[in-house]
Amino acid sequence: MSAIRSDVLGPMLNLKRLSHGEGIDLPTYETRGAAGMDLRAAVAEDAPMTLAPGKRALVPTGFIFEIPEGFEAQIRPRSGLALKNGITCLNTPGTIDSDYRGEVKVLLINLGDGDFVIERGMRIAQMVIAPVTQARVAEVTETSDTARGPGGFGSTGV
Ligand SMILES: O=c1ccn([C@H]2C[C@H](O)[C@@H](COP(=O)(O)OP(=O)(O)OP(=O)(O)O)O2)c(=O)[nH]1
Ligand SMILES: [Mg+2]
Repeated sequence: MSAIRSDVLGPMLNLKRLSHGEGIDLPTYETRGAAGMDLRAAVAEDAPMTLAPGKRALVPTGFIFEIPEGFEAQIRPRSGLALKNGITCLNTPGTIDSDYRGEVKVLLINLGDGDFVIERGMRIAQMVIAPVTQARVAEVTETSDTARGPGGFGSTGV
């Protein structure tokens, strides 16, 4: 069950459908409070992709996304596929830049122990739209003192 909400005040996301995306459902939030919208595989109907254990593949979504400036899209795994089949996104979270105008693709890897078949329309990952900033970079000779200092990687204990 998917829900396109008319009361959402988030940014507009323009999508351009590519020819191999004809007939693929738009990415939509599956529930009212979903953080991510599910992305579907735009592989050919008659040519499902088989991912053998340990193998990876770039899966087309069939859409170009126009992410508004000041935002990014993060491509994340679906927990159900991870739990049941060992399928995850290799580069998670994948980063979609706001100026990217190519097709959004999902880099899946099979960490499970059986073949995984990706069929047309299958929901393979989810995409979170998030605000992002760009920092101004300055090189300095000293940085400020803090209580943590250089401690990290478990320095505060378990
Ligand atoms: O899961 C992903 C990750 C990236 N991209 C696209 C959109 C993103 O804007 C572009 C570049 O991604 P990234 O910066 O992560 O890759 P890169 O290896 O640094 O490539 P580039 O040199 O093109 O920035 O590739 C996807 O379609 N799916
Ligand atoms: Mg890059």
